[in-house]
Amino acid sequence: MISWSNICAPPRGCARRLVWQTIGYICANRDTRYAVRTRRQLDRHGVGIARIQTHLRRGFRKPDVREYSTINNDIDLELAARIDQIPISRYRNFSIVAHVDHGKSTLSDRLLELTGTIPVGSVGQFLDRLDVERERGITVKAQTCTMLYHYKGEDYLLHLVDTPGHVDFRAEVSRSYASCGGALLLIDASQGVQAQTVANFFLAYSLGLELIPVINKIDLDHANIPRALEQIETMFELDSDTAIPVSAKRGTNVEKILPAVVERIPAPANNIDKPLRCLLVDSWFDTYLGVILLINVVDGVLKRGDKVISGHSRKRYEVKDLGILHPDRKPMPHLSTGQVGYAVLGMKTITEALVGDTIMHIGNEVEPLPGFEEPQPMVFVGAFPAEGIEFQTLDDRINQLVLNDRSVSIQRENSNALGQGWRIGFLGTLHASVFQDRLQKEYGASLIITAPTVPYKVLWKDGSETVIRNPDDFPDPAIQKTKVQDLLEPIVKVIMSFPQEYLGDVIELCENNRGTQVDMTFLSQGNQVLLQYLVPTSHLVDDFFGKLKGLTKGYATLDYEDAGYQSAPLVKMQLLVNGNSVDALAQVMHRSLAEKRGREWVKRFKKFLRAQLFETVIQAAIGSKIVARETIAARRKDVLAKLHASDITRRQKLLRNQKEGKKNLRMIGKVTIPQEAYQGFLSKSE
Ligand SMILES: Nc1nc2c(ncn2[C@@H]2O[C@H](COP(=O)(O)OP(=O)(O)OP(=O)(O)O)[C@@H](O)[C@H]2O)c(=O)[nH]1
Repeated sequence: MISWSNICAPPRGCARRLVWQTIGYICANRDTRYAVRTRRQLDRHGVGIARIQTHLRRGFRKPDVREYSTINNDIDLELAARIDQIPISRYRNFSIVAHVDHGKSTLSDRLLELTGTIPVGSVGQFLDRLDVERERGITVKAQTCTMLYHYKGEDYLLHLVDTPGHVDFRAEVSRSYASCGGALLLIDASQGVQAQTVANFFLAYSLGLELIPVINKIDLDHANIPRALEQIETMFELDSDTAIPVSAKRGTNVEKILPAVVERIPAPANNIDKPLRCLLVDSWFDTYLGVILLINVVDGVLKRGDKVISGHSRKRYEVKDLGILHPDRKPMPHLSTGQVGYAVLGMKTITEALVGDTIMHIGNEVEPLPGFEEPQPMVFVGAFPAEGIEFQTLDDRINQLVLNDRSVSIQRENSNALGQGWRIGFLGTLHASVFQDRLQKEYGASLIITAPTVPYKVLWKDGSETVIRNPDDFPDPAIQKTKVQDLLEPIVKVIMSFPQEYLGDVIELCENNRGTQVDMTFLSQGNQVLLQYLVPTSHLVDDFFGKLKGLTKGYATLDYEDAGYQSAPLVKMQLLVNGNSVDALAQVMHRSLAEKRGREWVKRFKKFLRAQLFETVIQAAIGSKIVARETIAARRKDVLAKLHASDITRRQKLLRNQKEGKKNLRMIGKVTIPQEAYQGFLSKSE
């Protein structure tokens, strides 16, 4: 067998030897963390990464992708032949529609076990591959798995897509539904229908998916199966007789699901004889292979070595590797119509892989598929390295993480208070916190994260429009008077579901957050209410869900969808310390909130700022208008300590000198704001 170690090994003692070993390690471990560790070793030996790159450029042979896959991932010919025997009429692509935590991942594991795709009793939640996903028990990225299922004497090829349940990842959900013919509508028997069940149901329904109701967690004492069945009929107009009650955890009744999938979900209705069209559904980065694409072969057949073109960028590629996810990558000689699998086209960066793009054969190009809309970031935060951490080191790490999460947008930014940093855009607050967790977990980096802001819009008098992602770019009051036509803030439609007894409190919360009621529905039997409100996005990201959960003792569930922009009297509030603006803390807000927030800000900042040798004035200001002010008295040095006798004139002279000195200090003194002050001010807890 060929291995990396016997491909062109440079002699011992040669600088290339270390480089060769490094690449070998990286390949063998296929792990970026390993690469980072190795890089530190290299630094110790005085070999920079640039040197590795130079060596690579000068012909230091990088292992060829195909070579690698034949070494490590030989095609399972038996499996390939078995799949080839299955006609497209026996393919079923399906997904699981559910509210967060209703048991999608657990049920997926059971289905994988049932079909022999993973051994029984494997590590829990096979499809949740990211560490954060396993630890926090939530699915962030949609994962796909191909299963072979033997039913009534015939083989079926099933593609299961496990979708994220959390609202922030709605884009992932709709993308996964697009490659499916049907879905299991999973409802937790102890909780009944929740906000996201409703939102995800409508999304699946609008895409024409065939839905099979499944009631999960029937093993729980407080499971209420009749309620769930009734909700299925009344809310979704589905026949409750077709529902399958299961316990994904214990495996009860799970064997009834796949026959229903085969009988009720239609096979993909595509054509193998048409020219190739593959829909790019997802992509991720692998240190060794580069960008890996998840594709849905809509028409035609894609083979290894095929020359293909991207319908979007018109860039040309060669198919270096492809196969199915079973559940890990299993190379195959080809992927044909109706199959969902991975492909490696030798793309270097994730930005080349535009989700929704169509991959076609060169010379046989047809109309590209409609594709998807890329999700727009909804929350932006500024991030700055904490004291003692180098910008450059963190920059590499952050970019590495962004490589794997294309929904994160990143830009460099400069703050006079916190130095060089980044402005990072996320799909929602959970997305932001998951990313922060990942950063801290994988690299132990400490960051100062500023308060979340949402993208505001400025309509200029000349008819143009600017999206403001950073409060720093918000126009000053003087410019507003002369050049600005209107200021707009983003709005979301929030769908909440909770027990009726909390209705009054929840309405009050929404009204206090400048909400406008859209709809209120009482769900039968369960004493649940489904309430819909239009709420400014800035309020939603300000821990709205946390407050809602607090009010309803954790019973409320929430979902939201984009509802466009509306005109609003917006102002930028700044925090000034001795007249100097602390730019990283500035925020855009509704005028009606400014005074109250201003008073809170100055009080809060005072709490975290140490007394200086001179008087410190903390102000909250809108343009030149001061909204609130706090003063920290100067720290006083006891200049009389050494004076023994009580000579009154001497005492007065010393105190006079001190006063003079302070006056000078105030003029030249610069307030040192410790990092803890920022961290304390920005932290949520008091
Ligand atoms: N008692 C009981 N618990 C279950 C059952 N199915 C899942 N659970 C538990 O419910 C919790 C959530 O399950 P997951 O499978 O992670 O839920 P999910 O819907 O995939 O969650 P997201 O990935 O975040 O959308 C876990 O603690 C499971 O162990 C069941 O049938 N019975």
